[in-house]
Amino acid sequence: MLSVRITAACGFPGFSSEAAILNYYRSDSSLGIHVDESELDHSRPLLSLSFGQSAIFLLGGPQRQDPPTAMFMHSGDVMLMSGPSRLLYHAVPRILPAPPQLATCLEELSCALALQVGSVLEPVSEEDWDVCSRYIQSSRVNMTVRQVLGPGQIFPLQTDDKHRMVECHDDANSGKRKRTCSDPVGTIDT
Ligand SMILES: O=C(O)CCC(=O)C(=O)O
Ligand SMILES: [Fe+2]
Repeated sequence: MLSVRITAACGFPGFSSEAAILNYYRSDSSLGIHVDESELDHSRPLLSLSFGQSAIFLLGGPQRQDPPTAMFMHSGDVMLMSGPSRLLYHAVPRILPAPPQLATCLEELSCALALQVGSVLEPVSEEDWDVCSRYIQSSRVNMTVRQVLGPGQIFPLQTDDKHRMVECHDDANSGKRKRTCSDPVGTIDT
């Protein structure tokens, strides 16, 4: 829901967040140069959310050898790769300590979270918040959210643990997801 709101605010209504990759970085981690091109519709943006320690982000050009621009990626930064930047080469060569305000900010957020019930943000338990905030005071977490399907495409059939083909669809009456077996022994609520 948050990614749908952010992408809409950036001019991409109807974004469908179908996959996400979580990248965990310790202080000596890096991510090599690459392009994110496995999604089928490159007209849809790629959303990147950063938490915890800072990073140097290198944004290159359409060719691997194009000279990159270096920028900081701090906790809370949101980046949208869209249009001409959607298929640019990029890399994360270095993790850096977060500015000292991060700790204060996490403290303040921990108080504010109690007020977020019913909003696009969901409250977390104090225990979970403590674990996560301790973790990101020494590490960086980056999440990229992607729309992977092209217009009119659906996810392929899945195979369940009994090796029968199953098809997922939303049941209009119950609002639940149902799996229908191609060897129809019944319909399973999930
Ligand atoms: O960690 C980042 O900021 C970049 C992550 C990224 O490029 C990716 O997951 O494809
Ligand atoms: Fe990437």
